[in-house]
Amino acid sequence: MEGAISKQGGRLFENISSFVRQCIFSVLSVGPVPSHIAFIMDGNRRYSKKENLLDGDEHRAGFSALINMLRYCYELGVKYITVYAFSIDNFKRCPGEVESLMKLMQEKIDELIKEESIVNRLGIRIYFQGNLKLLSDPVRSAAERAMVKTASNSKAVLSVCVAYTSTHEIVHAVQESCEEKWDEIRKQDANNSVGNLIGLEENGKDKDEHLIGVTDVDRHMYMAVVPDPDIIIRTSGESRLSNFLLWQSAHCLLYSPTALWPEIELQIAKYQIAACRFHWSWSVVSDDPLDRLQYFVVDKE
Ligand SMILES: CC(C)=CCC/C(C)=C/CC/C(C)=C/COP(=O)(O)OP(=O)(O)O
Repeated sequence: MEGAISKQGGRLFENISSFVRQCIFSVLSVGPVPSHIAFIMDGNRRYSKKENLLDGDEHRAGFSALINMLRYCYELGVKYITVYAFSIDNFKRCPGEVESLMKLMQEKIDELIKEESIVNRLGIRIYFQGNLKLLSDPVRSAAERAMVKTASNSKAVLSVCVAYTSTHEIVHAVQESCEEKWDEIRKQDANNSVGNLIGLEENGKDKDEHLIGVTDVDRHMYMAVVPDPDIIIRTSGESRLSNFLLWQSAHCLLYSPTALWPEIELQIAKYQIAACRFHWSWSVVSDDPLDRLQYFVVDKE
């Protein structure tokens, strides 16, 4: 008898807590859906230690979390998803780890571009961004194959940053911008001595028009194919950017949940995204409280 009562009590408690969770989730889920979320998938090795995984399995678990997050973001209507999969600094890790991570990447890229893969079923286009020349031939070819094979998918975009660091991306974009400007100058002033800026001034032209500006650099960023992120999520409680999207993160929200990246199963993905969306919504909707209220009411309908 006592057992039956405590069982019933337990069930009642479960129902109430599930109802409260649902309410919290509904409150968190109002407001606009971000167009672009970027992820620093941090904490794979810590997870592996915690769960006593075999060497190499830490990033395999990380890849499963990526698929969960991808699926949920797609369901929610987030059009652009970007992940920091391997930085240029990561090449300094022990050779065994770099080799096993590269092998995993090659294997998973090939899996991703199969006809029946989640990427093709959902119509997701994949870009690999970074200094791809630093990758081994098989990994680079797999990345290029993936970009070609998914080029006609148009429902969402997954950008995978590999052999990537933001400072390298910025230097690369500035160099490309300079080269483009020099080409323009050479074309415009074919009769003058090539690239002689003093000569151009003597011809009465505005010197400033030959300087490179923000929009020039912007256009030459690897990430120029997608809009800037609204939110960067770095798991494992770290709140540093670690050379990721420095140029593109000028106005974005950095969110640092304590969960380790491989712990992101579907349910956790749902709650983490809802929580950071809530923070973000309040920062993008007007400062006027009445405007905000109106926005959320309209959005809910
Ligand atoms: C095809 C494809 C997109 C594959 C992605 C595979 C994947 C999940 C890569 C992440 C690698 C990485 C350096 C994670 C950071 O955790 P960490 O190793 O720094 O862990 P720690 O912070 O606990 O040390």
